[in-house]
Amino acid sequence: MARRAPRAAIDPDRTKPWLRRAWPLVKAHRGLLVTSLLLSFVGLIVQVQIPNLVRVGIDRAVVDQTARLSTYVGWIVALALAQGVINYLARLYLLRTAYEMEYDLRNIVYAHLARLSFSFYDRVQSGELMSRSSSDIRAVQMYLSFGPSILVQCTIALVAFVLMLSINVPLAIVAMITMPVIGILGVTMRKAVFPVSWMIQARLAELATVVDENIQGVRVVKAFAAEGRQVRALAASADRVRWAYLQDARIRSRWSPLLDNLPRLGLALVLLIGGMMAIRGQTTVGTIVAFNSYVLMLQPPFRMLGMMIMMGQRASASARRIYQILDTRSDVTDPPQPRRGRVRGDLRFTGVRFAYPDGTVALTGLDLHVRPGETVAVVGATGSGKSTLGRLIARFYDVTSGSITIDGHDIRTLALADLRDQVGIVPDEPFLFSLSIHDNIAYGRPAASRADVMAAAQAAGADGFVRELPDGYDTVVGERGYTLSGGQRQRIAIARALLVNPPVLVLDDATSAIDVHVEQRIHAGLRTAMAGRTTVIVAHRLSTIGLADRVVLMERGRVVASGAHADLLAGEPRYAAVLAAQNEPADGADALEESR
Ligand SMILES: Nc1ncnc2c1ncn2[C@@H]1O[C@H](COP(=O)(O)OP(=O)(O)OP(=O)(O)O)[C@@H](O)[C@H]1O
Repeated sequence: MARRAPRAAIDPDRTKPWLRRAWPLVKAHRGLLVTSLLLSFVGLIVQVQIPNLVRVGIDRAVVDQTARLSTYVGWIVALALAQGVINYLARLYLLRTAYEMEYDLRNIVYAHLARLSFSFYDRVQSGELMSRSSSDIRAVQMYLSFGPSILVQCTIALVAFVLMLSINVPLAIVAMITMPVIGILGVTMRKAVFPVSWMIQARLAELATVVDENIQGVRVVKAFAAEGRQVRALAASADRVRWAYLQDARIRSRWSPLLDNLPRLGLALVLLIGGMMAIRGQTTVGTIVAFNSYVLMLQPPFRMLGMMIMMGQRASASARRIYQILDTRSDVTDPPQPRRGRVRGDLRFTGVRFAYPDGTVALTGLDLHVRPGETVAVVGATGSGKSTLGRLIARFYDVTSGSITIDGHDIRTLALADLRDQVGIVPDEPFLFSLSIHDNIAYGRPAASRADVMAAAQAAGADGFVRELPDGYDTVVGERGYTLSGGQRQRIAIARALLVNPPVLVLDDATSAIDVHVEQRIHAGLRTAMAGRTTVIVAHRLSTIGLADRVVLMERGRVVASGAHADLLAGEPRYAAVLAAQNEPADGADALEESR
């Protein structure tokens, strides 16, 4: 089925109250909503007539025996049927409105999330985000759709009251007397429950985060045999949820009997007053029976009044959290008049300083020029800013000061989609989707032919192992590609980047998880793939450095030396020291010994 675009957007004016901001969404579906409300109004009018018919039926056909009983029974059955049909339609339309609005809101939120930059995702927890995007959206939807419906049901109480007044004024007042009390009690109960239900939501989100991390991090958990510790953390979080639910149950069970029994008090009052009046001949038996029905019929809307207030509070808080996401502007955006077209790949960093949103300074005045088609290996101690340099080329983040240009144009003046199309990135931990190998490689060019996909895989040294998989290129990799080895995942990621044929290629540690023999094969492929591209390789191994025309050494966020590997090795002691630290396994072992 074709995807329907959201019918409306949330009003961007932050000064407006939440409901006003959500109003375009309600307006977009007003046809369906108003139809459903009208139908439910008509249904309730019909419903209100039934006790009245019972009254007349009893009085005339049973007591006075001046009319035929079957006439009234027939009418009641007919009205009940009509009410059934009307209620069916009203409910169907209301639920449709609800889910259509939920669909819109979901799409608005997801589309916005997809546009947000890396700095946003650095800040938020994915578990919390998942909970926000499900329960908060649901809370807003419920209020927007069911709120008006509850209001309609409450107005019908007024209609019924007028009808009762027309039958018997004192008895009508007696029948209605408990309703405001029920309303007030309902609201008071909800007010007492609200903070607890709020706590429940927060604790459920917290639990979701723990579960999410447990599942995402299951390999680390198992590697450290920390299952017990994780289960205890989960149990502690689950216990907090349970405690909150128990508080909720305690408050509800205190109030519910009161709320349940008030209508019975109403029934007793109607019987008492109505009975006395009937004995004196001031009213009929039918009236007492009818008013009994009214008392029972009118009580639920008054009870729901409290629920509506709570739904409103919850929706308002949920909407505020959703708006917080929607009001977050991506700090990496398209320029007003983006420059388009293919670049040659002349890459230049001039005085680039960069700090992550949390304040960590990663680059401190980096200068670097990579000529079109040149391959530069970036070497440096851990934390020196190598990966950051790669991320800035594709504008995952924008520089704090200084500039990055391609072919002399600041990358912030290029269309973002064009830039990302032309800068291929292979991250150190590539992410694969639960799709076939073909679809994973073709992610950047979904229409690519099998031949193109295979050519890219060959260049990345992936073709061989892919052919050996049970379904070849159609093999679906498990979630995140965990059914493949680390080296295999990296080769798929390299193929994915190459398929787009980007003039600029950034390989971050791309071959670190591949064994030496395989690496040689990949390097042969990579040499061909890199030909004619500007390539920046974050290199950890000597062998990777061998692929480069030139090596630059980074230290504390800037380039401190640049030249051919042999020259640097001979003339730059810091370079030799970094390589020694990275390529001597004994170092790691020593450090391990020392830390014991
Ligand atoms: N998303 C982030 N948010 C905040 N700080 C970050 C983030 N990513 C990296 N950093 C910090 O920025 C600095 C540079 O990190 P970067 O990953 O660029 O170093 P690197 O040279 O690639 O290190 P390695 O060789 O260990 O991968 C480090 O101090 C790091 O802690």
